[in-house]
Amino acid sequence: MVNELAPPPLPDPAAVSLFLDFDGTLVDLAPTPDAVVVDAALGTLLGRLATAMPGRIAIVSGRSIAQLDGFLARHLDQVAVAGSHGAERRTPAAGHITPPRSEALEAACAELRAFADLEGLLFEAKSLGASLHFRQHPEREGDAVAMAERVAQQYGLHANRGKMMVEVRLPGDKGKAVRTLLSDPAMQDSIPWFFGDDRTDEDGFAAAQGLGGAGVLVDAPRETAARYRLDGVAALRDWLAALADRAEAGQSRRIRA
Ligand SMILES: O=P(O)(O)OC[C@H]1O[C@H](O[C@H]2O[C@H](CO)[C@@H](O)[C@H](O)[C@H]2O)[C@H](O)[C@@H](O)[C@@H]1O
Repeated sequence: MVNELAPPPLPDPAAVSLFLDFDGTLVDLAPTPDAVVVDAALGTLLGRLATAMPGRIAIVSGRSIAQLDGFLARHLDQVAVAGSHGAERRTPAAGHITPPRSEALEAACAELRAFADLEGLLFEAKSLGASLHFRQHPEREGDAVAMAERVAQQYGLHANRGKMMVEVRLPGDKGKAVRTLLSDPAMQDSIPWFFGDDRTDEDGFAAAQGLGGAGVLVDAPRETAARYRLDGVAALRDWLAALADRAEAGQSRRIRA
């Protein structure tokens, strides 16, 4: 039995920063990582938010920044990005800050790729890690997780599970990503709100709430640290559009005054 959570009220858009997970939060999940669809409406929505809340919109994802660029391209021009669970980040002010790929990471990814080829699993290469996806072979979950945990331990890396996948990567978590991005001049006096669907988003919820903000689960009810809940991607996009309306109205009032 899990507690039902209320939908989030609309905060004052001039006071908050938004930290948005990507897969399962801004876009619906797809059968494979490359099959995700970014529609024009999402680009328009991100553009409206970035203009009306300048410097205070961030995407915080397990994807690499290179992958997010591939999906969102110019829509990220004025958006801060923490990729690879915060191991890399990019802001309009500071540029792209990323550690190099280590020999250990190369070796770990090579082992995971060989395992995926042998077992018929989908291998996803990322800038600072790799994922084994078992959405098409749920019966292989145990083997994939055991392999990822062994490889992570052998090479001093981090393993975590996601939705129908397990990944091995450099350390980092979305809570640290929120705290780091919040030190950016555009965000430093704002209240963080974090939106996500997956278990790695729990660190983001906890960080945002620890800093006086809110966590919003974008998924069916489950055990979570989040204070609020929205049903899924469509409900979040409606909520963000309402916040953009309010932010734009506030900007117009300030211009007229
Ligand atoms: O932190 P996120 O932005 O939510 O990224 C988490 C992982 O998302 C991707 O995998 C998930 O989405 C795929 C496409 O919808 C889906 O096929 C897969 O089953 C999901 O686990 C991505 O491929 C991973 O690299 C991210 O870590």
